Amino acid sequence: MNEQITNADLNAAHHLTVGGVDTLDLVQKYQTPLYVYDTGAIRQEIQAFKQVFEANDVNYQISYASKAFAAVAMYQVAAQAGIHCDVVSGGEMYTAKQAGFPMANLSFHGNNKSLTELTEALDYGVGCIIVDNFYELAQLTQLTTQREQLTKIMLRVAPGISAHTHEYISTGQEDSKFGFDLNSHQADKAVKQAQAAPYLDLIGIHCHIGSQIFELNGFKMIVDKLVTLFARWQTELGFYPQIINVGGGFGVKYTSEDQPLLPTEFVDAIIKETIAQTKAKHVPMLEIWIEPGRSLVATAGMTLYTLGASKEIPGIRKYLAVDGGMGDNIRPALYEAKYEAVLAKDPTLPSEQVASIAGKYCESGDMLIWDQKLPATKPGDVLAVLDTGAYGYSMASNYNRNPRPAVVFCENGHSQLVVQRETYADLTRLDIPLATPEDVK
Ligand SMILES: Cc1ncc(COP(=O)(O)O)c(C=O)c1O
Ligand SMILES: N[C@@H](CCCC[NH3+])C(=O)O
Repeated sequence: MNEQITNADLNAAHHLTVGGVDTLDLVQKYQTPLYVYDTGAIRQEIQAFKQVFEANDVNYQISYASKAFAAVAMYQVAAQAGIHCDVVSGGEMYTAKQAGFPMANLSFHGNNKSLTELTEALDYGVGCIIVDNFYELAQLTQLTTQREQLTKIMLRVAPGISAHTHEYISTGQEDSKFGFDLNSHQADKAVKQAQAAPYLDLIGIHCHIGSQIFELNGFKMIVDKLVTLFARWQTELGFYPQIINVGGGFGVKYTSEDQPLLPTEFVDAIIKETIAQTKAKHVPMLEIWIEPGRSLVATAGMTLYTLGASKEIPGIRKYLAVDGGMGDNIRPALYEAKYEAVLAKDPTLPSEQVASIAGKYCESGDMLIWDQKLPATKPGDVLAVLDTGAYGYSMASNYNRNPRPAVVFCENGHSQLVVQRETYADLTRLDIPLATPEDVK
């Protein structure tokens, strides 16, 4: 049996379950492709992070990076858990607002926030704006001064530290579009400008080195680098940041080969390093913020598909096609991300074939999984691709005019539809036919 699955995930009929709900029942009720989440698992991940902070008795904030999975119901889960969220667009901000999420607990990120988005953030009373560059700093200074609205900000810095991860999801290196460069002292200049702005309250410094990180070292290095910087700023600029925000990026287990650290191990190391470095460098102890995205939702989610066509090329490969693909999970095509799948009707069945799981999109690169061992399969069987809870739905597209799947939350044996399946009508809802139909030849 796949090592991501335990007996607790199976019911008496050996069907795969999620949050105590039979996945085959979910398919009957909501059809495929379908994103399903074990909501209890999300809550547990949040608790696990909280507990390490509590155990270390430090001031902290967990800000869920909602780009990993943003939907009204998810912001509600975050609100119920009492954590903050970060948003990276007017759309995410609006969704959080619609969810009734407390706007004071939102942080707003982005390397090119529009004036409209910044104005929306001020209108909503967003708790903190994480300023990325001089252009934004100037705009926000002007806006907050015009409105006489005191606004909390952090500055995002690029620490010049590369995370060992796929280059597309590495963000902390010097050559990055994100944040004020430290090495060329752009950050010093930004601090001075922020301090001079009458309505900006600079509460902390942010950095994020990348995503799907498996090592502690990068986090220790950013703490070290930032606290060193804070010590210099204290004396040179009289600036005492209250918050060190180390971003997210905590790696998760997608396949049996991945051996991530526990989220708690990351956080424990960050806390210990912050305590040690602040003491050593005579910096007042800082409030520690983290921004986990993937690690809160990835393994809590899976995607259910129905198997259809298959193709066997003798001596080469067997393809099994599902009714979704790169439109609902772009990660394999974009990052060569690896996933594993199980047969929902009985994940304990012995392997009888090696097959590659193809999507239905018009691209050769639309492959979800290469060469996986599977039991015997037939068209109509339900395949569960595991651990798709992060950056699956949130990066979904209507490529080939395929409607996006529904999202269902499952907990304590109950399921609830939280995002409806798109319909064909949704696909043409925004289209405007030619004004002069006779022009259509
Ligand atoms: C600024 C920032 N914070 C947090 C995250 C969340 O990262 P992850 O989903 O890897 O935890 C990201 C995405 O990489 C990010 O850009
Ligand atoms: N979308 C990426 C990570 C997000 C990077 C955001 N800064 C992924 O699926 O792995």
